[in-house]
Amino acid sequence: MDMNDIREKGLVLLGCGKMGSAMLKGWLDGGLPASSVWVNDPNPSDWLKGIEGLNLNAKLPETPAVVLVAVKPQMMADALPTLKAMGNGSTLFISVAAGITLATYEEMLGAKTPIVRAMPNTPAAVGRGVTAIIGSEAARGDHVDLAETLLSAVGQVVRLENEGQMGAVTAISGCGPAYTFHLIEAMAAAGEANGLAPELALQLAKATVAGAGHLAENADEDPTQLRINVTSPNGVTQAALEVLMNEDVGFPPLLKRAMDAAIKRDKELGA
Ligand SMILES: NC(=O)c1ccc[n+]([C@@H]2O[C@H](COP(=O)([O-])OP(=O)(O)OC[C@H]3O[C@@H](n4cnc5c(N)ncnc54)[C@H](O)[C@@H]3O)[C@@H](O)[C@H]2O)c1
Ligand code: PRO
Repeated sequence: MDMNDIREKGLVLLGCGKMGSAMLKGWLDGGLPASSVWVNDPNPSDWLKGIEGLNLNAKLPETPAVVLVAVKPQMMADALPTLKAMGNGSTLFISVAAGITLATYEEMLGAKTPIVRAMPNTPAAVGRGVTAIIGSEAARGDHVDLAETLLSAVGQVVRLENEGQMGAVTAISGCGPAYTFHLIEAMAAAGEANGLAPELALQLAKATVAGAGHLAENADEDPTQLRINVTSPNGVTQAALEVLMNEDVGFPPLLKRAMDAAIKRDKELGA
């Protein structure tokens, strides 16, 4: 099974909001023909409506190569049963929903259904996502390979050892873009409060986060050394880091609390 199967048999997106659209944009940009994609969404965006050749809310193929489930976890019980006839067969289901376990999909679709749980993130829209995947009992090696191939088209893919890792993964890379965007917002707001024009503060904050991320990915040094490289002894950065690295109220305890809250909510959504 490979991308040719997807081109020939089709890819169905059940739900295509922010995350589904981010991935679809990456796949279309990467050369997947829109005519190979069926989107089933009761509230399609103008962007979806404008994609030439896309099968939008059209009759679905009986046995598509892949169904990508990208509805909210709270909508799953309404949305997924409409595709139950595709379960227990050759169609690979990939779900990106937070919280919902493989066992729940097996109950809804049948235990013989090949299912891959995936946690992507929105930088997939620019080919810079990272997605963690784990397969169900019925997902053979080639099913997981196909999920990896498909998701690799929009960024990096990592395979998990067990499903129990998914909550912590979601709290880092699934939610992480939002933390990072908030960092940009907060840095720009602080710059503005210190007298910079809003556009200039935002430009500086965005370029700094983008540049630091690129450097962290490409430099030989680890992030700790990269931080040290910016921090002149008794200089300006050190003064800021003494606030941010405070063990009681700095980033480490704050992010731990935030990510613990994310993991707790992920569990609740799956219950
Ligand atoms: N947004 C992210 O950054 C992100 C990251 C990783 C995973 N996810 C997961 O992706 C899923 C979608 O999240 P989102 O942020 O794209 O939400 P969203 O609300 O933007 O998109 C959900 C889409 O599902 C559609 N929908 C609702 N009921 C439906 C039904 N019965 N049949 C078909 N479509 C239906 C809605 O019209 C909407 O377009 C969630 O399960 C979420 O956990 C999101
Ligand atoms: N967005 C989804 C949520 O907020 C899942 C991870 C990122 O629930």
